[in-house]
Amino acid sequence: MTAPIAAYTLDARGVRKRFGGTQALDDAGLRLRPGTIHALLGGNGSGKSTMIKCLAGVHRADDGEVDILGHSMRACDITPAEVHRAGLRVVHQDLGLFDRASIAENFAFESGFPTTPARTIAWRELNRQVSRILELHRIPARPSDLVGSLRPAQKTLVAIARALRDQHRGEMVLLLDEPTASLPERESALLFAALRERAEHGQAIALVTHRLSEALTVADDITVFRDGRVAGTLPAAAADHDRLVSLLAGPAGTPEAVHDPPAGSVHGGSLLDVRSVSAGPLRDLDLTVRAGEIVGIAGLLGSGRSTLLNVIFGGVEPVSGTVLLDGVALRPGDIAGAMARGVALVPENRLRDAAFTTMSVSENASVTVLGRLWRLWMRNRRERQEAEALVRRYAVKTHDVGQPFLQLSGGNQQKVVLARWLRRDPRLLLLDEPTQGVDVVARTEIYNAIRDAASRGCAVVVVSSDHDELATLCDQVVVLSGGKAVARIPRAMLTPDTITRQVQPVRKPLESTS
Ligand SMILES: Nc1ncnc2c1ncn2[C@@H]1O[C@H](COP(=O)(O)OP(=O)(O)OP(=O)(O)O)[C@@H](O)[C@H]1O
Repeated sequence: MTAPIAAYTLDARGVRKRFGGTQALDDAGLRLRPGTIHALLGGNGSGKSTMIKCLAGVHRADDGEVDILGHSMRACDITPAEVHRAGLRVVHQDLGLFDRASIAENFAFESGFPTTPARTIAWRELNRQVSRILELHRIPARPSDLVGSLRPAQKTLVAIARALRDQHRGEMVLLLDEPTASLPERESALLFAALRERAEHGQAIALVTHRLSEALTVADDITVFRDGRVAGTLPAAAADHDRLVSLLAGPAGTPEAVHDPPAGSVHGGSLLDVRSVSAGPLRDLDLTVRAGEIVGIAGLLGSGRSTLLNVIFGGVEPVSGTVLLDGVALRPGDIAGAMARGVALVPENRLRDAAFTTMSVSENASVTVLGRLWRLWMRNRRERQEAEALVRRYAVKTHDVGQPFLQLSGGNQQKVVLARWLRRDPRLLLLDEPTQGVDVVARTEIYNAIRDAASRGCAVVVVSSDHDELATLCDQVVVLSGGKAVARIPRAMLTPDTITRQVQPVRKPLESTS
């Protein structure tokens, strides 16, 4: 073996991990070069998070070898403390920050509060230490700022700065599990500018993403996982969209194209009429959606996008204004009434708001159509058959539809909840970030299911931070800013760029960092 270990900051080989009937990792590996950003791609359930958790010592691998900054270890012996000593730092998707605590307190929850000789908390010392780290990472915030008041990219940067707080002790490897999953493009760009700066200082950074464009533009190297194995590792400069999709999907699975909107499917007068609605950040907002029409809502976080969906669904009562469905007002704050009239909402935080996490995959898939399935002697068989069809259609990775829902990978959980609502045949479908965390292949399937619902006369409102998604899916896009509709872009002019140009930041405290 002539290659010096230092050629790779992290070198994992032959990693295996089995969960019951699922071989989550099967002879998988990962090699990170110093000073580079490495993107981990892969379909939902392909093993990306399991790899990160095995490297972090959260899961104990069954087999494999790992070298981290010159420390060699057997993968099955890894403990969180050992990899931490070796220099590995991990930021998981939920960031692990407390919104109601200050940045300084969030740091101290991990590293301990410094104390004075009188054994009280040495706040001044804590603030001084945290202030120095924020400066080092060029985060324009004060230690006393509440984490909940920060913009999304800033929160991620704070979590990264906290993970790297003891960087003075030498080189480190940073693993990030889907850091941009819930970030609008603009916020992602700010985060990537900061990560690039870290890489230029010699840091090796690996991040999981489902956005191929992100991997192609931001990463130096890309590893694609498929079925628990590495389907390929290549320099980003040698990759393109089609090559990545074929590595992701494998020989049999190239996704079909997104259906064109069928001619004449948008018809009639308005099915949904939002009139002069003010609620939360929304100010006198008007919106009309016709039967068969897919209207996208773009805008930065805080522009009122999710509030709009919740006002229509009855989850938020407006201060003023009305919402009409088929010309008849929906009662403010009456979710049951809205559902009875055919309104369905797929919320952004599906796992918190819409999943029955203690139940099985098939129970979660059928829970909105129980009425239809309710014939005692039939129910189990039909429920199972329908769940199996859904699992096939959306390529949900599960070894059995009776598997507990919580054991599915994040993206597969998202697919089950979304597919369940699409089965209801709603009159009006409200979708908040419908493909967050969903892989590119299943994404196309979901777009086609939404298009099919629209072609049957369903009106659809889609909130999304993904401008490619809005341009692919929508008949028109309304851009919100400061609670008002500042632009309406018709299908003929819809491109990701036209949307991005209209989405204006309301305030820009982070701009100075890039
Ligand atoms: N704790 C667990 N118990 C049982 N099975 C699990 C567990 N964690 C993961 N799995 C299974 O291991 C496989 C790999 O999951 P993993 O979370 O690594 O996928 P992923 O590539 O990160 O997916 P996603 O893109 O959806 O986040 C999946 O089939 C998943 O259901």
